[in-house]
Amino acid sequence: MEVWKKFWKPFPLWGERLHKPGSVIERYVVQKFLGVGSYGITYLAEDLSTHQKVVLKQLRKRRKTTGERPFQKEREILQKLSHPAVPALYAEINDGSHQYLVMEYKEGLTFEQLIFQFGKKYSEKDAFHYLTKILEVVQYIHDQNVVHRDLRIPNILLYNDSISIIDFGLSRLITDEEEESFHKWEPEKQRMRKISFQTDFYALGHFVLFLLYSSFDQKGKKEKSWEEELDISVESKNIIKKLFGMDGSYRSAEEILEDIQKNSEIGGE
Ligand SMILES: Nc1ncnc2c1ncn2[C@@H]1O[C@H](COP(=O)(O)OP(=O)(O)OP(=O)(O)O)[C@@H](O)[C@H]1O
Repeated sequence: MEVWKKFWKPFPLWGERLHKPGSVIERYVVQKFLGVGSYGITYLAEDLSTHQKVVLKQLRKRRKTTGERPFQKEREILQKLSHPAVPALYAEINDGSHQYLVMEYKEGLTFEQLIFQFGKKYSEKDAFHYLTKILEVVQYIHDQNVVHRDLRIPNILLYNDSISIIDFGLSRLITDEEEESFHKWEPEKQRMRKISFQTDFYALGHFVLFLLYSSFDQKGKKEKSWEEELDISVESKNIIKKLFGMDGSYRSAEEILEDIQKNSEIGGE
């Protein structure tokens, strides 16, 4: 790695000027900085004409070349999707110096915040309750021929008992071609990024494990596999294995929902 790149990495905002609260961008007034992602700087803003909260995602100047594709993909895919659990795309702005996507602000906390900041603990039944809710949205997304490719705990929000899925920067249409460098990637990266519906199921396998491990008390010192460590039903383990593609793989979200419904241990028939 070139030396400058090594030092650059921990300072993602280096060379970027942040908008201060109160700055106005067209009809939106910035309220606060929400975070910086791989291609964008994200703000919470207010739409001055509707007084609605919105999210402004600005393409980072430093990532203009590599960020352009995820920026355009997120735009294309959000435009295609229309679901209460997916942010609606309101507008695209190009003010000459920056490009922005304006999207619906989804209320709630991410599962990452719930587990790691608020210490929430989820039982087997809870984990599959939320998985079911997510799969109902994923079923819709897949029906539109979209693969999310980033279904991780920081990208799934919970508000009351409703979930929302955000961050479609890595999403692709099922008909899109794999990245040119795909065959050079490590097998794990290929599993997480392949343009196939199983990629989302694989991510959801990890999602369920995060929820289940939130209530896990490690007894011995020796680390074991999740199958040995987690005290959950065989049926649930089989669903997780199949999400990971360890014991056959699921072809659709519907198939997973059917297996969950059949599992009496987690409230099914
Ligand atoms: N539509 C939205 N509604 C509510 N919060 C959002 C929305 N979009 C993004 N956020 C929040 O804004 C922050 C930054 O999000 P963003 O997607 O830009 O980057 P990231 O998810 O942190 O990183 P990366 O894009 O590299 O995965 C996150 O905390 C995320 O929860």
